[in-house]
Amino acid sequence: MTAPSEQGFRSGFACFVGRPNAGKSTLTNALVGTKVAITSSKPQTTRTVVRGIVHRPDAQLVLVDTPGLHRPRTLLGERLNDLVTATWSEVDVVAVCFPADQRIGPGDRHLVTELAKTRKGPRFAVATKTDLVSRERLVEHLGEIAELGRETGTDWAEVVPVSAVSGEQVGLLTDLLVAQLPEGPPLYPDGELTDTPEEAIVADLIREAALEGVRDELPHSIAVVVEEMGLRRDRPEGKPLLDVHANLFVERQSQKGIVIGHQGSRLREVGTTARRSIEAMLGTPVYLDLRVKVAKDWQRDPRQLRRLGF
Ligand SMILES: Nc1nc2c(ncn2[C@@H]2O[C@H](COP(=O)(O)OP(=O)(O)OP(=O)(O)O)[C@@H](O)[C@H]2O)c(=O)[nH]1
Repeated sequence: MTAPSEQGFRSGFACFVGRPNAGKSTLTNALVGTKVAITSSKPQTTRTVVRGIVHRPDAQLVLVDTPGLHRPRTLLGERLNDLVTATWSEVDVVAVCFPADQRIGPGDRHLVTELAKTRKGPRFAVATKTDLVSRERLVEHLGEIAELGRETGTDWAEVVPVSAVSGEQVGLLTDLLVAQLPEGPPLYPDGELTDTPEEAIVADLIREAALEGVRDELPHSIAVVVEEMGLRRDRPEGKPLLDVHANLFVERQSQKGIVIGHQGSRLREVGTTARRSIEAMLGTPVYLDLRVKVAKDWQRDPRQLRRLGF
């Protein structure tokens, strides 16, 4: 028998999907209220499944953030797509994000069609970034979303316009997602924001810093592995220091030069940026030891992929 306080409590999983840059990570952060997923102004940088957890007196909503779906050209691409479709079938609700400042395109159509094949359960349409557009454009956008639903045989359980930046309708979206969850006890301890190991979050923060300002195809060629992380011993009382030793892998020697920069200037900047965001995230001063290594063609090599955590 459940305790009276647990009666009516709901818990479960939701997943945001959508084309690259649709605003999924930002929305996850807005719902959870802290930065857990990695956002970037460049597409397809969300690689790890990062969960944010919304704790409420009546519910616990676990948000799963997946990579974007794309045509696989490498083994890594295939693995990522498998991860996406597996997640779709496991969660309680899938919410497709359509950025209001972009027209619905072939990528969206492909995604919703694939989703219709793998999932029969509730699907939401979320019109994201509503702060960027006029009311007229938003109405048009909602019309396109409805049309896409008809075309693909998708019966949207809800269509919700939101802005993760202004916060408009974020609360409503949470309510509607929670309403789709089954009754059940909390899945995670109270106060836990994410179950992603800290190492993975730290690796993502370093990767995010390394991607800043790199304009070419490099995003797909960088992987970060935290080799060792721990509080330094023998520190004075109240002055903790977290040691982080991480390797940044690129695929080719030429890319190493890009990441390191002239006389190491770029790598120093990456290190400083990454260190600051790790400190902000974990609330502890950090010593970051960052090394750049070449793992030749790691995207195509199953052994390397495993070693890099894929
Ligand atoms: N103005 C505005 N910008 C937004 C909003 N949500 C996201 N953005 C911006 O849109 C860009 C992409 O957002 P992300 O959250 O990284 O998008 P994503 O869908 O997770 O992207 P991938 O990781 O590439 O799949 C970032 O520059 C965000 O700051 C919003 O509600 N309003």
